[in-house]
Amino acid sequence: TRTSRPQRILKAVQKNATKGDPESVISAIDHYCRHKEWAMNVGDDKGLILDSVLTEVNPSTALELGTYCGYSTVRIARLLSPGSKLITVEFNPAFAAVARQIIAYAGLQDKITLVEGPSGDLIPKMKERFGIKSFDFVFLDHWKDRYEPDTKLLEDCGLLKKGTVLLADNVICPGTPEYLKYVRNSPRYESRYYKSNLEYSKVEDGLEKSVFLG
Ligand SMILES: O=C(NCCCCc1cc2cnccc2s1)c1cc(-c2ccc(F)cc2)cc(O)c1O
Ligand SMILES: [Mg+2]
Repeated sequence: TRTSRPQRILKAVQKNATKGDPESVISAIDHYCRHKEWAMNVGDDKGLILDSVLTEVNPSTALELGTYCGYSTVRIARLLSPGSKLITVEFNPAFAAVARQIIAYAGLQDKITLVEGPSGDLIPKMKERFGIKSFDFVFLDHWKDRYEPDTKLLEDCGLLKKGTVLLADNVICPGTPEYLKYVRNSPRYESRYYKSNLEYSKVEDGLEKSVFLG
């Protein structure tokens, strides 16, 4: 196929959503991915859990690992209070290019900094590059075998503080066994599993919410 799946998702947003209206961007992506072609967005079911955790935390500084088309980026940024910031990290330049356009279409570009590159290289540079003291909220949605090492890296770089909330996607499907073992056995985290289903599917998946205790 000539176009990529992210490019087709962008087309669906441009066709069916209203510029500057994040809710319509979210709905357009969900409709396309449910009825036309599946894509690895957090989706509308797990998205409601993401929304509720975000509303509870109300972060000033948030980090997302794994942007893809920007679906969860828009879901997160639309709920941030004025002056709050979201940094989102994407490895794949083609995905990042589409995400920038979807974020701009939603009108949320002023709240979001999209950074391209591998999380392992970028996390140690967060403080110096973006003047971040620590994150209030982290959404993990990138390579599933990077959740655990990157969480340890965030700790070692002093980017977590007492009360920081980590929310991890896909802890059942595709699964993040090492990460679950780490956060559930470490005395430094208080963890809870939110049962749901894989985006646009009946397969079980869920989100793990882990509060850093300092
Ligand atoms: O792989 C998934 N997400 C990660 C891809 C992003 C790669 C990156 C690495 C990297 C490194 N550093 C910085 C940024 C980044 S972004 C993923 C996969 C499924 C899935 C796929 C097939 C299936 F049958 C069932 C579920 C569902 C999901 O919700 C996912 O999120
Ligand atoms: Mg995911």
